[in-house]
Amino acid sequence: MKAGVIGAGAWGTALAQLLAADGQEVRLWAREPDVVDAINRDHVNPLYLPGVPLSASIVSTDAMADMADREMLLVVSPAQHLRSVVAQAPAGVPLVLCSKGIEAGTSLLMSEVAAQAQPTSPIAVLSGPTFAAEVARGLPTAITLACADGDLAARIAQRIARPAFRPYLSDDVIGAEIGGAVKNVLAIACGVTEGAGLGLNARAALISRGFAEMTRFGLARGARVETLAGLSGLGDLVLTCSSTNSRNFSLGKGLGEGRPAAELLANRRTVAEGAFTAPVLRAAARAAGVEMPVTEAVCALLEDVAPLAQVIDALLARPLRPE
Ligand SMILES: NC(=O)c1ccc[n+]([C@@H]2O[C@H](COP(=O)([O-])OP(=O)(O)OC[C@H]3O[C@@H](n4cnc5c(N)ncnc54)[C@H](O)[C@@H]3O)[C@@H](O)[C@H]2O)c1
Ligand SMILES: O=P(O)(O)OC[C@H](O)CO
Repeated sequence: MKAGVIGAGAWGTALAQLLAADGQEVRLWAREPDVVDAINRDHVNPLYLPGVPLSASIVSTDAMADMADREMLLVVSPAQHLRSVVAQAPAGVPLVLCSKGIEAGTSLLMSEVAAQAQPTSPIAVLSGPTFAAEVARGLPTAITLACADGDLAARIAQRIARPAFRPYLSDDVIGAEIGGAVKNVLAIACGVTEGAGLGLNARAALISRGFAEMTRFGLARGARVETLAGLSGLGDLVLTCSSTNSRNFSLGKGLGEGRPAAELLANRRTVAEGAFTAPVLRAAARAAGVEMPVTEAVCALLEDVAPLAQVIDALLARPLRPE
């Protein structure tokens, strides 16, 4: 399948590098002319994936018309911009959605947004524990590829699989998306434990209780529990809650150190999706009658409505309950 990638941030660039590993041409759409020039001229993306020499088979463009002959398009924009970039994409081409989040204003998952923006395009979701820099370096990685159409999923899997990049197939698109969206919010919470020096017990508690939240919310939205317990859910939760290589964890660490959210979020070039997903997730959970206390706590810190100590105390003081 002739492949295109829409979005040349860290993850889009790493995925283009992966797809180009067998020498096939990969088109990479970037918003920034500087990024297009650097990729085509020097085979690097210093803005978003510095230090990684890129394949000469990657051809970058800022013209969406150049994607017209592609047989599959990986969409790798920030979640809040997915609707606008998908609307510009050629119609009818299979879309592999790689963004992790929930759309503000509509509470729609990315597959639901894409279906509205390009109603004739088949949709798959690619999501899992995948730091872009590690994938770009060829380090071993496994990921969930979810698609309702098993034949299309198999063709996409053949195109993206590499000796060190292993997709696992699923037909639970919603489940794969919910794991990727919710884990970003929980990673902020785990980063807080690091920044505030709360210890590793607290982090493990948040991963476990956060996973319970993810599962409750996912089941309410029709996800399957085995998807949530797989690579795109628990797998990505563990990765993103473990290291400052995660932008979401780093944001939480800053909050835990007592820095205001507004300062941490101002003038960011790279995206910490959890900051955008958290309020949408809270609203969707409340509307569905699903309790998500960790998500509520993250929102309180992002909105700066209560001091850190008070937010932590409130989480710990919740009524005792069965696990
Ligand atoms: N970086 C990773 O390791 C990784 C891994 C898996 C999934 N993801 C997901 O991929 C998505 C993209 O993240 P990233 O890390 O590649 O991005 P990034 O933070 O490296 O770069 C920001 C991206 O946002 C784009 N952008 C900024 N304003 C925009 C606008 N108005 N319209 C469209 N695009 C705009 C920029 O061009 C750039 O491509 C996110 O949803 C993220 O959660 C990232
Ligand atoms: O850096 P983060 O927190 O956006 O995480 C990147 C990926 O989603 C990890 O799978």
